[in-house]
Amino acid sequence: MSMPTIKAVRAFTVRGGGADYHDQAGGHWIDDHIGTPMGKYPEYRQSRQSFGINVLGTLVVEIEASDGTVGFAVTTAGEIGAFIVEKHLSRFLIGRQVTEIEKIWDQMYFATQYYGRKGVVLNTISGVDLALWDLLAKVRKEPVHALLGGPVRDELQFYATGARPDLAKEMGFIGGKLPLHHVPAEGEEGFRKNIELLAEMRSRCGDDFWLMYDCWMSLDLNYATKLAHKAHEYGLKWIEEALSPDDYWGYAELRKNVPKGMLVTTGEHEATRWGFKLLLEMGCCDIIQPDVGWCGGVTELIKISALADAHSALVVPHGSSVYSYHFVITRQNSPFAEFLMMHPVPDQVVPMFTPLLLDEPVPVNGRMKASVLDKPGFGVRLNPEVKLHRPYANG
Ligand SMILES: C[C@H](O)[C@H](O)[C@@H](O)[C@@H](O)C(=O)O
Ligand SMILES: [Mg+2]
Repeated sequence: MSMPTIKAVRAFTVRGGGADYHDQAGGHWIDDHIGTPMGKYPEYRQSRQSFGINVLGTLVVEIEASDGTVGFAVTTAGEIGAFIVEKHLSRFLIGRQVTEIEKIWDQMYFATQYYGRKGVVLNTISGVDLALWDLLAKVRKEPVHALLGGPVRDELQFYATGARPDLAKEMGFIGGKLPLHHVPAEGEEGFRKNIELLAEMRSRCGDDFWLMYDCWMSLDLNYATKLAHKAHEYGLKWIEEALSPDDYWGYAELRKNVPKGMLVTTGEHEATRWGFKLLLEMGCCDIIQPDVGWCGGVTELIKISALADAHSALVVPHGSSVYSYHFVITRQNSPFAEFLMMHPVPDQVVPMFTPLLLDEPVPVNGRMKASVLDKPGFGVRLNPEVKLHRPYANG
């Protein structure tokens, strides 16, 4: 059965929210004195934008087939990503059948291995891969989840990431993940404030609501161990991304150090089956959290998820909107999903990639019926109000 071929690949950039969700206006919870590896420098503590967390911006990849169908996806890669797509990766797509997703992924990865392997190159490969899955599913007039084996449950349930777990509980989420605000360089006072915030949220949320801390790579092993033990008194469910993504050895130690019953999670800044193989085989964590827009796309997440399943590890992808929902709904070892609260407070649910996408589904009362995802592709459209820029229009 002959399938349409790829006739055009276009890469656009856009600023202000969207897939680079750290790229927000001032006063947003997501940029309010959150702990990071740059926190050792006082001048970079108040705002992550001050050290450049939002420099990349959003990459939009559009792939047009010979029958006129257009698949697209969005991720965090901006102009660098647009360069890689138009100057390097497009040669592995033009003229290919829309079904050649596995072969295209292999060529994109190994052709960029000399300068890629992780980071913005894998973000870019992920963006192309997601657009290919969107295109193929649209050609087949099916949702992406149907191409992945179909739903294993009737609905998704979500925990919420944001500054107000107490409000997330009222909105029906199963848990709330707080950003950690203070790093080791802020000493005992910072440590005390970290615990005080957790204690306050525990008192507001009651004993059964999941509370987690996201440490965004900002701690050392000793501090993370101390934090885990003190936070255990307030029922911390997991300690997330406490150490540098390169410190596999530290994570393996931390997992032995934390109190029984507390989970260690990481992975949003890890990429490919090889990176997650290291995390899993070194016993670094109980839950891996690949971002499907950063780890290699759906094609690679299928491999990563199978590896995790074989290690009895859960896969709870880092918030990436529809791109993770279509995956999570099809996997037994992905029992729940993350919803990143993008409202500035946050006291209401808004689409994660707002304002970039139309028809982007959001949890209602902390849940999302599988049927909500039953639209061709990933089921979203680009918002025509959002002006896109194509920096390498002439390839
Ligand atoms: C809330 C965290 O600091 C990050 O901003 C978030 O992107 C990520 O780490 C997460 O797990 O949602
Ligand atoms: Mg995180």
